[in-house]
Amino acid sequence: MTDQTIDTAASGEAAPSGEAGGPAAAGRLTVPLPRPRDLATVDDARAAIDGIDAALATLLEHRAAVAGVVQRLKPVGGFAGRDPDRERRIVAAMAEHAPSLGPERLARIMNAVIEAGLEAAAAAAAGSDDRAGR
Ligand SMILES: C=C(O[C@@H]1C=C(C(=O)O)C=C[C@H]1O)C(=O)O
Repeated sequence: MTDQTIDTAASGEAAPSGEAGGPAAAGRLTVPLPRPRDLATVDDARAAIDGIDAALATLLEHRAAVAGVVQRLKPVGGFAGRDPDRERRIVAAMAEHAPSLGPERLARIMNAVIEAGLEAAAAAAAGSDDRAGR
């Protein structure tokens, strides 16, 4: 098993939720990355998935917060200021790290991620507590 440390401080702010300082604090996220071939049972594989999903949720929450900053800083934020070229570049860069998913599947995933972030930013701007279905 290897650990990968993601330095969230490098991108400005935020941290794993549940840690001191909350999601707005700077921090690092250390993610256990077991090799798939080392997982021999369903329970082991599901435990690995649960750990990955917890990290993924933390990253998604932090990504949404950072994307919300962009919405406030851009001349035209929100869905009206959507930037398809930027989104394509994001997917192309991510595809380098996800060869088995590839750009088409990643584009579908990132479209959902980006839209959820824009919805959350709009809800926050409206002072609403209704964050994407909660
Ligand atoms: C965050 C931005 O606004 C929108 C959201 C994006 C995202 O969540 O990554 C990317 C492009 C825009 O559609 C931006 O323009 O960078």
